[in-house]
Amino acid sequence: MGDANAMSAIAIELEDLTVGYQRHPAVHHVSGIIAAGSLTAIAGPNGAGKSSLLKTIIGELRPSSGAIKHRLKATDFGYLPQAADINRRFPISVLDTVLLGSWRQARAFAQVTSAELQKARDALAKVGLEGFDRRGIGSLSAGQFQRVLFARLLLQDAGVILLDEPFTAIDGGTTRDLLEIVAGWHHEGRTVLAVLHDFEQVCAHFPETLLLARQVIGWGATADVMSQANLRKARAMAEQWEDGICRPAR
Ligand SMILES: Nc1ncnc2c1ncn2[C@@H]1O[C@H](COP(=O)(O)OP(=O)(O)OP(=O)(O)O)[C@@H](O)[C@H]1O
Repeated sequence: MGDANAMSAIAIELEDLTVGYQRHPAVHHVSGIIAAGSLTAIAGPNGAGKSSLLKTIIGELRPSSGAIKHRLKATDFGYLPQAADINRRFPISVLDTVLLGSWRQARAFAQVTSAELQKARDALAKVGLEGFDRRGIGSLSAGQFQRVLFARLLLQDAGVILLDEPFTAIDGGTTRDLLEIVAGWHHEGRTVLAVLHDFEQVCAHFPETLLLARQVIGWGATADVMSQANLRKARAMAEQWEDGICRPAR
């Protein structure tokens, strides 16, 4: 067992982590430390393995080699999947969707307590959706639905929060509100990782960045990692793997 003091500053350690689909690596030999309480952006081109990395951290995908080390329970993780992965046709109300965030306090099939109901309504108020309780989630705009998912994360109260492209197709006002919630989580000492494509957002709001192009291009202070040289390198890696899939006709 490692030194308890040293380990307490580490939320999650990635050790030579490789993740693949049908033997094609999506994340390649990634090693590094996600410090407890850090606020990290994961940036990189399409297909760089960003979503696969988050799914592996939450245990939805298994590493093909290497390891993820931490002392966390499944309930310590809050996860916001990419919007495209969520089925909004399910006939469930806004309030019930938010209440799903309290499953770790609630016993299966137990009645929701009035305290939990109040917390869910408070969370909806915090994301600017007071009065939306009874609306079906299918009737919301993309931005309103993203606010609902943030309210659910607020209720879930997890120590480690993983967000996959939380602001894609979301307008400026909503993004600002949700970024404030992210900053609040950081202020409270939670560990936050967010996959982002907007480099201005990364530089303005995320002190740490992991720049991924299947392998690590840079990982550390955002100002150092998001250099022109690193971004060029990430783009060049992406072009290489696109060439491998479909070479242009000569
Ligand atoms: N379920 C799957 N089955 C097979 N291959 C997959 C699967 N999911 C992802 N991949 C492949 O793994 C690689 C990494 O995909 P991933 O979604 O992790 O990248 P990403 O960086 O999140 O991309 P984007 O920015 O486009 O969302 C891609 O080549 C993708 O085609």
